[in-house]
Amino acid sequence: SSNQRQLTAGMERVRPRPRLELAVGGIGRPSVVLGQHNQHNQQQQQHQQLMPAVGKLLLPDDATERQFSVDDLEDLGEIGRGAFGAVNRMRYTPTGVVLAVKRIRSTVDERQQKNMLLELNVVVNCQCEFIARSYGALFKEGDCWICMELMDTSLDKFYRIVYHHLHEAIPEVVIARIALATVSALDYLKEKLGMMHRDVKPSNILADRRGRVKLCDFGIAGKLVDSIAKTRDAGCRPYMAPERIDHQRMTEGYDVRSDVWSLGISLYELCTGRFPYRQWGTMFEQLEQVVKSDPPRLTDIRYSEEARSFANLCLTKDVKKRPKYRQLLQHPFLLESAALDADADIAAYFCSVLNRTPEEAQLADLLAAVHKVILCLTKAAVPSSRMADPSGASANTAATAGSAFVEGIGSEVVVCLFILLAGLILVAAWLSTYVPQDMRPIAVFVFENFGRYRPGEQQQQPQQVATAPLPPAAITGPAPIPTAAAEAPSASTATTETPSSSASPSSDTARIATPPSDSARIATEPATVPDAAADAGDTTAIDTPAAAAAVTTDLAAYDVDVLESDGDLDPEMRERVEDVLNEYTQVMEAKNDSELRNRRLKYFNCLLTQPADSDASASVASTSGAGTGAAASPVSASDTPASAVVVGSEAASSSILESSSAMPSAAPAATVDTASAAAPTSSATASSSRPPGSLLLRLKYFNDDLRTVVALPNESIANFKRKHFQVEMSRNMNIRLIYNGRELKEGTDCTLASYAIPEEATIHCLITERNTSANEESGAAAASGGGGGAAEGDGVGPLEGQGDIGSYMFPLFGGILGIIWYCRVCYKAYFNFMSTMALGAVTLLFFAAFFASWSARPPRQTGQIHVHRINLDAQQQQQQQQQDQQA
Ligand SMILES: Nc1ncnc2c1ncn2[C@@H]1O[C@H](COP(=O)(O)OP(=O)(O)OP(=O)(O)O)[C@@H](O)[C@H]1O
Repeated sequence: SSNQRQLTAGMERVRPRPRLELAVGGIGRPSVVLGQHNQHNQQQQQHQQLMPAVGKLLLPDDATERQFSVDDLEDLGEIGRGAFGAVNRMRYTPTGVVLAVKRIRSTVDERQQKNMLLELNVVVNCQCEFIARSYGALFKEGDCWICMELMDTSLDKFYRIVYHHLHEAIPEVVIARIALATVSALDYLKEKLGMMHRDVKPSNILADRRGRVKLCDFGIAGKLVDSIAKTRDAGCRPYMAPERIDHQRMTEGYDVRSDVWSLGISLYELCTGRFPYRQWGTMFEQLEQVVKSDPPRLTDIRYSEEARSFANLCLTKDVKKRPKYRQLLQHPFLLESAALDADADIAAYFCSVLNRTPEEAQLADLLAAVHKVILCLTKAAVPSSRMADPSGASANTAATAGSAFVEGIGSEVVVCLFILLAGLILVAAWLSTYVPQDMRPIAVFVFENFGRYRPGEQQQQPQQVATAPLPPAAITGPAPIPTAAAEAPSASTATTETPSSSASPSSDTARIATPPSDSARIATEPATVPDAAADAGDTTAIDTPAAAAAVTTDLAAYDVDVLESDGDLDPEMRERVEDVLNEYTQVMEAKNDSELRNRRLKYFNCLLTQPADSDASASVASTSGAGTGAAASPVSASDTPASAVVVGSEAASSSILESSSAMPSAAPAATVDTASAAAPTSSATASSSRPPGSLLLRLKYFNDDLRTVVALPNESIANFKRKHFQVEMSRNMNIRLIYNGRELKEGTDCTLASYAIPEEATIHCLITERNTSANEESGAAAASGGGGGAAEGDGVGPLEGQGDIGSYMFPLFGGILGIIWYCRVCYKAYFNFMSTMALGAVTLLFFAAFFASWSARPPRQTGQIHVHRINLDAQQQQQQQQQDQQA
């Protein structure tokens, strides 16, 4: 702060204030103004005498000097700021040449100004390829403006990009080039101009994209540094040699070898990316470090022995033993560099670093921030005894070597931390599959996206369900559309009895009643085919013409529509859903097509019973006011549907045929709810007991020859509205029914019930690919084994099962690779070429495997199948017309 005061005082002393300049015209205090003005003019004259080059500009392409003033310079913005002023990019407007203009505040006394200008006068004319050219200088309001050759960057900025943003190290060949250029420039200064620099540091070494490295700021700043060496701000780094700081040594004086020390410090910084001394404490304490502690030692194994010995030679504390420039120029490190024709390489390297896009820089900054946090953690994790303090009293070779070691340890700690974190995330994700449904989305996201789903679904319990295969006989001819359904006064019977010609009580239908397999097919429909059901012995009894008629009738009564759900359902999926529905129709129409029948059609079907109607409880008969009543009336346990609409596969037909009369008492209670059990044998009674508007939603599915009915617990309409059913189909089209946060399993905790639902019902379902051959196998295994473990890919439903370790592999390997790459970026030096290539190859393999598996993964999408009723009035009218015509 005292320095700042000093600087400010100096500026005020020299600079005329604008207010005072105005006073020349008679305003203000003339005496003061004139006094200051005179003083300024005097200084200008002095400058002109001391430095003939002032006000003249000698540009590289010009043969003669030009007179120039501040008006000829157009400011293009600040490049940087130093202790004594700012450096701006400026265009010399007459020629358009862009220059770097260093504006040194006139804060020094007369004597120092004299020295500065004299030296500037000398260096303006110096010709050395390693010294940034000065083209001329001028004074403005006491400030000295020095026009210099514009370079692309200074090495302080450069090494920060390399180490702190890119997390790389400057290659040795570049370090050698920098050392060579700096020593050559210093040597030139001394030999040709009889000067020393006095302020060698990375910010005074400039570089450009052409690979040129140049020293700047010589002579001028050097004088200033001398004068305020002991009063500099604590933030400034002490590049000064010990003999310049230590009074006792100062008595012996110092020479160019002080600049050699500064060069050593600069090289250390460029090789390690950090200043060798501690940066905290007062300036005095920092300087004390330099004087009292052992000199820093470059031990970084990234650099060759020559490089290290060169830097360490420059950092010889005893000035007498420290080499001079000539000696340094003979050092193998510089000799090798001089012999190398690596200009192109160096230019390319500077370009590669300086041409990073802003996005890359931003990303690099982000990484740097993360890196910093991790390093802090690392430092906290590593015992302090192991942390080297290269700048402290104990700073010696071993300690500095320890520093590199600690960085290595750091990387290990980082790896451990990351692995721990990755493990925790995995465990959390795994555990989250057991948390309530509401909290599962995260787990779903994680596992769905990493292919956790496997072929095979929740196993059915063979002992709980019928496993009779579908005999070919079960599928009969196409079901005629019943027209009598609407006419039937007793709706429930009318629906199924309509095509009386085909309603023969076949053996198929007789099988319905056969317990226990049929028990799974819980009878819910009111007396649709009671006769058939009575002697049904096989589940395939569903395919009686009567049943088919009922189904088709019901289908005809409803319009099945597939809607997009929040944009989820893409056209492809939509098509697939439509396929399912079409296929259903096909099944209905081609009952005798054994090929079709043998296909494992496993879609869900839902039965939406129509509201009971006083006139007609048959499916198509009851139409008006259906939904409204339903919405208002909770369903009692005795509710049974009046009729049904089936959307889905052939399974639907069975459900239609499962009449309440066929609902045997032998049916296991587990699979039959109270409603069903209590359902009256008379369909008429059943339908009438059902509140108007109530609908039955029943889901059932086939698993090969395994037939199961999944039904829903009884709930009120309010609950139904609130909680959606979620139907999921896996790859092999098995269905999982999620309701109220848990999976419903047939025959266990599910009971059959009817629901009072509104006219329209939306079933959220997830439809996956049809059977693949693999799925067929797994499905078969599931059917036969009844339990198939997770390892076989069976029996594991989505979000369930603990096996399937393969699912974790992607995130696990991905995480580990990420960690390794991170470490590779942070600690590049520890990875040699081969390990980098190996890592790259493994990464590529990983990604290839990942994408292969990803692309092979069956599409899974959620969508909605929206089932809603069509205008039954219109249909009734149509039927009426038909009847009229017939009549
Ligand atoms: N000729 C130049 N071309 C391009 N950039 C330059 C040039 N000269 C200086 N700079 C930039 O301007 C910044 C400020 O330079 P300046 O010499 O004023 O301060 P410094 O060297 O950083 O510190 P100090 O004032 O202590 O010497 C430098 O860090 C450098 O990045």
